[in-house]
Amino acid sequence: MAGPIIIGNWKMNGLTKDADHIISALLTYSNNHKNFAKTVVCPPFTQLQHVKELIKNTPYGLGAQDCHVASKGAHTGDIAADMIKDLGAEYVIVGHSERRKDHSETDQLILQKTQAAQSSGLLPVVCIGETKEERESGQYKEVIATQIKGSLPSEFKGLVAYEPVWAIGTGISAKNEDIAEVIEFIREKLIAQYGENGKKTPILYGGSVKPNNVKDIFAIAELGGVLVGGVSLIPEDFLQLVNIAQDFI
Ligand SMILES: O=C[C@H](O)COP(=O)(O)O
Repeated sequence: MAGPIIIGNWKMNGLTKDADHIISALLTYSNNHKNFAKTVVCPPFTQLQHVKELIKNTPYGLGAQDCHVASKGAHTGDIAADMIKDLGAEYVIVGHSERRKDHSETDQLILQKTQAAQSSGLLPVVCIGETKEERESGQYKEVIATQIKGSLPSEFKGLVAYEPVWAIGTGISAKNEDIAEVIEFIREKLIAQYGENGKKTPILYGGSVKPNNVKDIFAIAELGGVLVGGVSLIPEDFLQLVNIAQDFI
């Protein structure tokens, strides 16, 4: 199995009945299709165990949406990367712009979370991306370069997700040429930082990915997949993304 990876970030959505509804559709799909693109679901912490049971012995991957920097200790309400790994997940999203904004997460903190995830054996999905103001003022490359330098460790084994903040949840994806420009820029930076290894890191796009724009997005050179928010909660649409990805395997 190769081709683009599709990661569904449920964000703070998903009661047990919702998880059952979404996963049941995914199971119908996997029962009827072979060799489809790697597809990962990232439910909220409260549904991780339940979803893990539901997707047992299927091709679907499991991820969490955040982790703490420490492996254990007095951090009330937090979840360690080791705990996520222990539960059977493979991925963890770190540095999502909603956490950068709502929880004032800095590149330094995201670097520590990335390191914690790697130490636990999880694959971090490190999110970067500029705000609307940064895009409009033409500073976006500088912002992205700073985030790459500040959030990624000296040895990196994970994925990078480019998510322009202004395209998230707005229904308006970035233009393909803008995505392509930034993906190429990120690739250059990764190669400068990691040499040959920098060529292997999957670079994802996220921000209003939908069935009607995903084909063009998958066609972008160097694109390793998509990080999907809203559409990951609508199984029929999410599975359309998975289906379209089959043309790119
Ligand atoms: O993590 C996912 C992104 O924030 C994209 O969200 P969206 O697909 O709802 O725009």
